[in-house]
Amino acid sequence: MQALVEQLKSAVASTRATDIRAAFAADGDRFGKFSAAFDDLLMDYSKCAVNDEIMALLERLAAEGGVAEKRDQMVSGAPINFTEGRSVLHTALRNRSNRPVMVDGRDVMPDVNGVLSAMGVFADAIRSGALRGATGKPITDVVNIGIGGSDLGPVMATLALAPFHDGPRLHFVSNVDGAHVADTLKVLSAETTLFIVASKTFTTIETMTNAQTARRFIAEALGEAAVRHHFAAVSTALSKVADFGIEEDRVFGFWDWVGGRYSIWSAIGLPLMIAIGPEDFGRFLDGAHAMDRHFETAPFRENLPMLLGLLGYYQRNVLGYPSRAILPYDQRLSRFPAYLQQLDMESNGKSVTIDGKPVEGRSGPIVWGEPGTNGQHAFYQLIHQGTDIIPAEFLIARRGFEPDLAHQHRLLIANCLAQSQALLKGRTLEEARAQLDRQGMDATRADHIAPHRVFTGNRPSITFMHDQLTPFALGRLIALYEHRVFVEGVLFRINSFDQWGVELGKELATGLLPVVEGKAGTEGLDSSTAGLVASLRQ
Ligand SMILES: O=P(O)(O)OC[C@H]1O[C@H](O)[C@H](O)[C@@H](O)[C@@H]1O
Repeated sequence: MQALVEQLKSAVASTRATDIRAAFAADGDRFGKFSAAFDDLLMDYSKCAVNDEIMALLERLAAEGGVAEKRDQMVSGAPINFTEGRSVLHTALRNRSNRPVMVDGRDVMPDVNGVLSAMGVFADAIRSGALRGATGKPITDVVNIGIGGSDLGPVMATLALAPFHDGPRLHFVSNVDGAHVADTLKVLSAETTLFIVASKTFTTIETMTNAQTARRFIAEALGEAAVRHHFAAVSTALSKVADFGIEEDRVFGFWDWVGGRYSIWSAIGLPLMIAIGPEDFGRFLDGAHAMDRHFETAPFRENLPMLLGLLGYYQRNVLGYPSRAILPYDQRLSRFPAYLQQLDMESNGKSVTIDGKPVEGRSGPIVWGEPGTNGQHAFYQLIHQGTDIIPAEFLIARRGFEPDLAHQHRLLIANCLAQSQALLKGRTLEEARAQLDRQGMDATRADHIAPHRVFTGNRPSITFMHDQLTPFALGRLIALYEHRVFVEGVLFRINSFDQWGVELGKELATGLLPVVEGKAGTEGLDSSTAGLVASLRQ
């Protein structure tokens, strides 16, 4: 593979691939060649530094890296998360075809479908008002207590699907900072609030601490006996849930072959289902399943996750770009960049290959972003004129949900297209100078100012366009990015499915708590940490 990476580097130099502007000038049909569509979802990557030679090399890279083989292993239940000895089967959670998926010789689909229908019954009971609080009042507010994968997916998707939200109000508490739970509880009435404690392991300190605070909130307002009416749980650790005192018929399980950051499709999606209803939640799963089938069957140049993964790998490891910006032109996708940050950075932020050797070259990039147009007035400056090249990924819907405000949607679209166009075109010194001349600036000052108004251009971007952000479209979009992360992980030759990098901080926090509480001394600590503790005690 390394030889191919070197070949790609020389192809970039010999074909001057990074002069994207020149490539557009030379080929009137560049968009036709370097775009692909899956139903209404269009992916335009013509504004990336690619050409036929590079695409052919990337296709070879995918083949040599064994991406298709690894994909088939993943979806068929092979334990590809070998550091934890687990299968990786988020695709089974949305396997709407119901074809059997075997783990340890057993089809997991009956369990998957069983939990899904139990979730549906519970969600419907809350939504209809049949399931009530301890004092007989219907539930008006649902609070999800979880963090990381047990929080980001439900938060992101609930915001994204606001036009479909016809269930009770949803709230999300994640941070161990008491401010989070306190501010949330302040506006809630115990009688009409249901808490969902969401934790794959049911040991995460933030979630367990917030759950205890919520438990006290109910017990103090309504008495200890009321607690069971106001709690439900989602976890793989069913015995730990029982210890917390949550009734069995309000516990929704999932399995160790579902990674936290891939768990929105499992019972972790319960808050979303309560918000939008089981039918729309089903459509959300359908969208992801459609993308799974596409990933498994579409040829390379039509395969969106393959293309996105290969382009991501190329931009990181061949062109050496350090980060990527996720820029949804959709206010309801405001948490999508944060969601992708966990998905991508927790999956591919690794330095050791599957053989236990240091990664050659680079692994996953820094992923960040905010919705447009807001970002335009904040950090886009650096994307346009900074010293790093940051590939941008734009996302826009052809239609919004506000027919009365269609003119605002058109303005949103124009801004989205203008940004990718500006990144591509840039502005030369001559153009900048001519513009200042036209404005009547005197020649000496214009010479002085013009360089500051130069944009190099040739900055890469990908634009995704879909019809509308429906549950189906959101499911499809998330699955697209999951598979892109998978493809890149295979090419980086890492295990994308563990997260040992988050452990050390947790262990140290446990050790530091007694020190912070003043029950243990600072002996043996580095002088910085000891100094910070001393400052705390002043
Ligand atoms: O769902 P839980 O077991 O509570 O885990 C919540 C989160 O915490 C961990 O530290 C991991 O880094 C995440 O991948 C996980 O999603």
